[in-house]
Amino acid sequence: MRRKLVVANWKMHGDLAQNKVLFDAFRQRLDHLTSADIAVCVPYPYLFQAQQELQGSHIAWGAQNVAKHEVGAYTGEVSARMLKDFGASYVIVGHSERSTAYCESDENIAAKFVVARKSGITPVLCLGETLAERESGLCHQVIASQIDAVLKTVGAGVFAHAVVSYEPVWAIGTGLSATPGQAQQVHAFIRDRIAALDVHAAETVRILYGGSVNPLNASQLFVMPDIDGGLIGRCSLNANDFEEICRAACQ
Ligand SMILES: O=C[C@H](O)COP(=O)(O)O
Repeated sequence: MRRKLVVANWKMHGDLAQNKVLFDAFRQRLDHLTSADIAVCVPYPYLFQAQQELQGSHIAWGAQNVAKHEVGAYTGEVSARMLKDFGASYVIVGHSERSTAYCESDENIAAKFVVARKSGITPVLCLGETLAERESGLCHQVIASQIDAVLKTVGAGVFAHAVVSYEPVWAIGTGLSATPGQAQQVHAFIRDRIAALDVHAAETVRILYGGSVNPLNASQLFVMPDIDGGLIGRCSLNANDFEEICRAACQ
């Protein structure tokens, strides 16, 4: 049985003062919710604050991106080793808001996944199709090519105990979530694709759903057999909403 995982993705929001209020609220409201794993992925400059505020709590923290290289003359980049310096446990890789804006290829994303795993940080590999791709019947083809980029690079074994997040681009930030049935269908497709190469990896990888998860739909999503939790954007900036979503993961 896979433990549910709920990851907050604050995206490019917050400042030291606002974060302090949210971290305090999270510790107060979430620290006793121990039947699911909870993490907060913050913008790079706030990793130290996350470490200071969440150290010793049940809540892990992480980043929203990482360099594909381990070290070197890559101006502006942040390495996995640097994330480890601040106690990061998770890092989001391949989020569509980045892969679109910064033309991140499936191969680059696969390299980031590998460098995170190598450094002992759990990567959250984001996969998802656009509305046009879904409406053209290309959803499985797009998801397959995204996941195959990692499978081809390093095989399926790296997915054991890793995290994948299915995030239909058309559901991100729109308030229009995939239905539990739509999400379950793609999650099962992802798990089957990994299982074809490595059954243990397929059984232990946690597949999160992301895209307009909120307190009203979280429970129906999280009860689906192949949905192991959520990657939460907007609702992770509101302590009440995020608490309700984490509670749903503990049911
Ligand atoms: O990383 C989180 C996803 O992009 C979902 O964001 P959202 O919950 O605001 O739709």
